[in-house]
Amino acid sequence: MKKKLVMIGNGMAGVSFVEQLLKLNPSGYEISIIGAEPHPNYNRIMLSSVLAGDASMNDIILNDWHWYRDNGIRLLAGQEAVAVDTAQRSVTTSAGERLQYDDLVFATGSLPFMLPLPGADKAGVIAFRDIKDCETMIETAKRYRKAVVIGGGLLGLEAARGLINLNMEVSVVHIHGYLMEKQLDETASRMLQAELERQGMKFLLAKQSDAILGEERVTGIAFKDGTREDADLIVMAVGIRPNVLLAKSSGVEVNRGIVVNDFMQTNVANIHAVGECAEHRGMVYGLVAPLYEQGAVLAKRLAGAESGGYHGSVLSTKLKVSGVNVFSAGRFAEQPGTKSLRVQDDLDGVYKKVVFENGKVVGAVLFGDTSDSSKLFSAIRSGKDYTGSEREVLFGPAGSGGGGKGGASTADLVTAMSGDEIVCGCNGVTKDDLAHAITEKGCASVADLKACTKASGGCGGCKPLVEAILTATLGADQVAQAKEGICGCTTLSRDEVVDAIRKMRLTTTKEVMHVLDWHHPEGCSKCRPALNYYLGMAFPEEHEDEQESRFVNERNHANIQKDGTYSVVPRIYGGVTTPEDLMKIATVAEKYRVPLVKFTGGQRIDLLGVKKEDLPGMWKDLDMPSGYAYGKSLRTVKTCVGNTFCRFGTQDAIKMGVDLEKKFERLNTPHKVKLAVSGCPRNCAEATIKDLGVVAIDGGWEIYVAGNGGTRVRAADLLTKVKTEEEVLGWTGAYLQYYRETANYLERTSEWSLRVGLDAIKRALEKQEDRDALNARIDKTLELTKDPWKEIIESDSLRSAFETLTSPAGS
Ligand SMILES: Cc1cc2nc3c(=O)[nH]c(=O)nc-3n(C[C@H](O)[C@H](O)[C@H](O)COP(=O)(O)OP(=O)(O)OC[C@H]3O[C@@H](n4cnc5c(N)ncnc54)[C@H](O)[C@@H]3O)c2cc1C
Ligand SMILES: NC(=O)c1ccc[n+]([C@@H]2O[C@H](COP(=O)([O-])OP(=O)(O)OC[C@H]3O[C@@H](n4cnc5c(N)ncnc54)[C@H](O)[C@@H]3O)[C@@H](O)[C@H]2O)c1
Ligand code: SF4
Ligand code: FES
Repeated sequence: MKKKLVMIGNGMAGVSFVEQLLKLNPSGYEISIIGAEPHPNYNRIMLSSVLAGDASMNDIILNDWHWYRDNGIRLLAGQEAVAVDTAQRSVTTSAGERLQYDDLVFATGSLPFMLPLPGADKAGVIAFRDIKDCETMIETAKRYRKAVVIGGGLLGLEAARGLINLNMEVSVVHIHGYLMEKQLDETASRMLQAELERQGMKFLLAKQSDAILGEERVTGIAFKDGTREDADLIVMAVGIRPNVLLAKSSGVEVNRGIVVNDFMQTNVANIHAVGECAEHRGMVYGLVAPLYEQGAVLAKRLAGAESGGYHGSVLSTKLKVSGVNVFSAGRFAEQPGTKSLRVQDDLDGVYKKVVFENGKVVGAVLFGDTSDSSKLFSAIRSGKDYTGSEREVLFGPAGSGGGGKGGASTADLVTAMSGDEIVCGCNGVTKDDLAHAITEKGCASVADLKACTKASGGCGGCKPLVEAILTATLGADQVAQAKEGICGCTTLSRDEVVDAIRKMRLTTTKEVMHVLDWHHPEGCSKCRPALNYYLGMAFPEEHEDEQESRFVNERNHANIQKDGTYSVVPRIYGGVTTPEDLMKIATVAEKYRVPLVKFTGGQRIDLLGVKKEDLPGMWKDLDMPSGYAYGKSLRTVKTCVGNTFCRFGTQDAIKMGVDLEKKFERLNTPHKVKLAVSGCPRNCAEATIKDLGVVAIDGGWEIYVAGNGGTRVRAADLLTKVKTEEEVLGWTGAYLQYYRETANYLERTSEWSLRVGLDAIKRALEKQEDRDALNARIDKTLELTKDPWKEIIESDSLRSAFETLTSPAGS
C-alpha cells in the first residue's frame, strides 16, 4: 500500500520538491497538497513581470490543473490547513476535512511583513506577494494615479517599476540612506538610484513612516520628520516573515523559521519543512534557488535515495527591472580581513566590485554590465584560491588583452557543470533540461529556450550561462541571432512583427496574434497598444483604430487625474490665443465649475478636475480642437514671439510654430512629441530640449532633433540648417515619419535616436527624394485624421459612453 504524503502549501518550493520526488519514486506516495491560494502552482517571481506588463497571468502557471490530475495528486486549492495532530498524524483543513499522513511537509512560505502603522488597515494599503495583490495593483492603476511603495529593496523596486508601467506616479519610501542596502554597496546603489530616477521613480530616502492618512481609503502617508506624501495606493514591501504559526501550534520546533536539519527534518518524526518557512543552520532563505536545492534533498530523503544533505546556499540576486543591470552575490560588503577589487566607469555607468577573503572570492556587486555574473557566482561557490591572480578574476590572465572578461571562461564553467545542476534558479531549469531542449526540441536561440523551458524568463540573471550552454551544445555558428520579443507573448522582435504586418497585410491586433502564433491569444497590456499603433502606421487607410487596445487616457481622450476626474486641454496653436477663445474657455470653466484653470508648460490652458460625464458637453461648448494632451501624438509647439515683436528676432517664430502645429496636429506617433520654435539663437522657446526644435538664424533656420526636457534630460542634436519655412516643414514631416516608421512603440525620439544613431537618421533623410517619399506617407496619414471630440459630440453612441458613467472610470 502507498504511503500517504500531505504537503501544506502549494508554492514554488513545495511543488518543486514533489516534482523531484515523482521523478525518483513515481509510485511511492499518495500525495495530497493543501493550498490556501485558489490557483495551481505559479511562478511567484514572475508577478513582477505580470505587473510590468511583460507577461500574462497564464504565462506564469508552472503546473496547471492537469498536471495534478495526471500525477494522481489531490490538490485542495483554496483551503487552509488549520490544525495538525502529530499524535494522530492528521491535518485538518478550513473546510473541516481531516487528512491522515505518513509523512507531512510544511511548505508554507512566508507572509509579507505589514508595518503596524496607524491607518494600515485602510483600503488601498496592500502587500505584493500573490496574484491577488498583483490584480489589485493593476485594477487600482486604472482608477488612481499616485502610488507610494514602502521599502526600497528588490520587491519594492520591482513593484515601483510595474506601477510606473501602469501609468502611475510612484514614490519609493526607504528607511535606509540608500536603496537595496542588503544587496548593494553605496556606490552601486547611487548608480541604480540615478537610473531609476531617469525611469521616473521618485525616492524618499532615510524616511520613517508614521501613519497612513485618509478616511476609508488611503489618501497619503505621514512621516516621523513631519513631512507627508499623497497616495491613492500604498504597497508595503519591507520584507517577509516565515509562515510558521501552524507549525508552532502543532508542537514543531520553531525559531525564526521551522527548524530543520540537513535533511529537512523537523524535531517531530515524519514532519519536514522546505522553502521560505524553513530555518536551516540559522538561515532562512527568501530566494528560490536555495529552496529548490532544499526540495531536491528532501525528495531524495523521502524516495530513499542517497544524498549528502543540504549544507546551505550562497545567494545571488538580480533586480528584475528592464533597462537596469544589477547583480549581487555572497558577502559583498567589506569586512576586516577582506580586500576588494573595484572598477568604476562613470562614462558608461558600469561598476564592478569583487570581494576577496584569503584569496577566495566571497562576494561581488555588478552594475551596468552583468556579463561576468555567472563566472563570479561560480568562483564564489567553488571556493577556489586566487591568491596572486586576483585581478584575473575580472580582467583575465595577463596578456589576454584584459577586456574585462576574466577568471574561468564561461565555456569552462559549462564543461565543469553536472547535468542536474540548476542553471536558471528562477525556473528550476537544469543544464540537462536545456541540453534536451536544444538537441531534442530544436531550440537554437536563447529566445527559443526561454519559450520552451522558461529559462532566463525570470530575473534574467542566468542568460549568459544559458547562452554558453547553447553555444557549447550547438557550436557558435549554429546559434541563432539572439533577439528579444516585443513582450512575453512572442519571441518576435518589433521589426519582425512590423515586417510580417506589411508583408501579410495583417489588419487587426487579433489577426497579428493569431497568425504570428502569440503564446497568449489575448496578448498583454504591452503588445496590444503597440500592435494597434504598428497597424495604423503601416496601413493608415485600412486600419480601424482599436479603442480597446488603447491606454485609458487615449480611450477617453482625456487625462485621468489622481482623484478619478479628467482634464480638458484645447489646442492653442503656437501658444497664441484670442480674446474670443479666452472668453469661451472662461465661460466653460464657470459653467462646469472647473476647480482649477492652469497654464501648462506647453503654452496652453488646462481645465482640471472635470467629471467624465461633463467632457462631451465641455468640448461642445468650447468648439475648439482637441489638444491631444493625453495622446501618443503631437502635443505642443511652443514658440517665442520672434521678430513679430522681439527686437532680437530674426524670423517669424510664431507663424512657423502655428504652421507646424496646424500641419502635424492629430498625428499618431510612437510616443508623445513636442516641438518648439525660437526666433533667434537666444532660444527663448527652449527648442533644443524638444523632440524637434527649430531655431532661427540669420537667413534661415536650424533644425534640432531628439532632445528631451523630461525625466531624462537630453540636449537635442543639430539635424540640418535650411533657408525657408517650406524646407522646415519638409524636413519636419520626413523626420517625424521616419520616427513613426522605425521607432519601437513607447520609444521617445531621444531614446530612438540613441538606438538607431543620428548618422543613420541623417542618411535616411539626406536625399530630397527620400524626404518627399516620407512626406507623401505622412500626408496620407494626416489626411485621414479627425478631431476625436468632434466625432464624439456628433455620435450618440460615442457620447453615451461618457454620459452613462458616473463613477471614476478606468474602463
Ligand atoms: C513579486 C515577487 C518577486 C520575486 N522575485 C524573485 C526573484 O526574482 N528571484 C527569487 O529567487 N525569488 C524571488 N521572489 C521570492 C520567491 O518568489 C520566493 O522565495 C518563493 O516563491 C518561496 O517559495 P515557497 O514555496 O517557500 O513559498 P510560497 O511561494 O509563499 O508558497 C507558500 C504557499 O503556501 C500557502 N500556505 C501557507 N500556509 C498555508 C496553510 N496553512 N494552508 C494551506 N496553504 C498555506 C501560501 O498561501 C502559499 O501559496 C519573489 C517574490 C515576490 C513576491
Ligand atoms: N529579484 C529578486 O530576486 C526578488 C524580487 C522581489 C522579491 N524578492 C524576495 O522577496 C522577499 C521580499 O522582498 P523585500 O524587498 O520586501 O524584502 P527585503 O527584506 O529584501 O527588503 C526590504 C527593504 O525594506 C526596507 N525597509 C524595512 N523597513 C522599512 C520601513 N519601515 N520603511 C521603509 N523601508 C523599510 C529595508 O531597508 C529593506 O531594504 C525577499 O526575500 C526578496 O529576496 C526577490
Ligand atoms: S528667442 Fe530670440 S526672438 Fe525669440 S523671444 Fe528670445 S530673444 Fe526674442
Ligand atoms: S536565474 Fe532568474 S531567470 Fe534564470
